Amino acid sequence: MGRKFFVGGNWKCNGTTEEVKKIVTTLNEAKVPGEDVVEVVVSPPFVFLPVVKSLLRPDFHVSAQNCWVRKGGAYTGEVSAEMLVNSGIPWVIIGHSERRQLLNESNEFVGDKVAYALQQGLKVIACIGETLEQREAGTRAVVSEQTKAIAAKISNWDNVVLAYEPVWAIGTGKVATPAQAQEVHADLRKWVHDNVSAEVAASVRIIYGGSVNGGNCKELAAQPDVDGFLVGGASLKPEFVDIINAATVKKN
Ligand SMILES: O=C(CO)COP(=O)(O)O
Repeated sequence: MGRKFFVGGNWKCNGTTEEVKKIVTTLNEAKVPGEDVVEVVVSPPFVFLPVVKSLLRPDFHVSAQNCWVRKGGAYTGEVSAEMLVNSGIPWVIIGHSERRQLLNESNEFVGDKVAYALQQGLKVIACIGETLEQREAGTRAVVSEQTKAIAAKISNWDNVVLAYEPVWAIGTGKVATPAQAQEVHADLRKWVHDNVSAEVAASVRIIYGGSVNGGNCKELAAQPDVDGFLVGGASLKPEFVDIINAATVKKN
């Protein structure tokens, strides 16, 4: 069975109420393939989730950008997985490199978060990726360590999308070449095959993130192990629609 193309828009810490409404209007008017061809998920900051969810077309879905590692309580500033479920938010991004780097989220902490969010019934976009220095030392070791820390904590991968986001390509305009992306994605799939199962390796979607835009999306999408994208900057612009439409490359 084929892996359905997945396009996520990570809006990061951007936007005003007026701006997010404008983005939603653009998305709602866009002509894109149906849900049988592409799964589209947008991830606004927490405060805008309700307004985006209420206005967004029904074939697109919303995601939070983070959630707390366990049950809520005395954790000032955090939002729990239970709260997201209670608010009808189906997805959450966990382990984004900006949180790993700026907030020191460790591999183990990310693994715990993924496990807890899944247990609560959320679907998870789990992010992994190496910095430039780590790339020089060996991408494979870094991303397999990150994936291992997640795999150690979960037994069911049905609701997980793995996002490979090389840190050196995020927000830099320096996109991985299609060959570079394909190489890491194929490596990751092999890691999953060898350490989880052949079934999960065949079905788990591995998406690419890092300076994806309307111009480079088709070539990246054509790579056999690239199952979609997690888009930052370009997801705030109308060209996000072109990136969603790159899903059609897979059908040809
Ligand atoms: O971090 C990203 C998505 O999560 C990628 O960001 P950019 O597309 O802005 O490089």
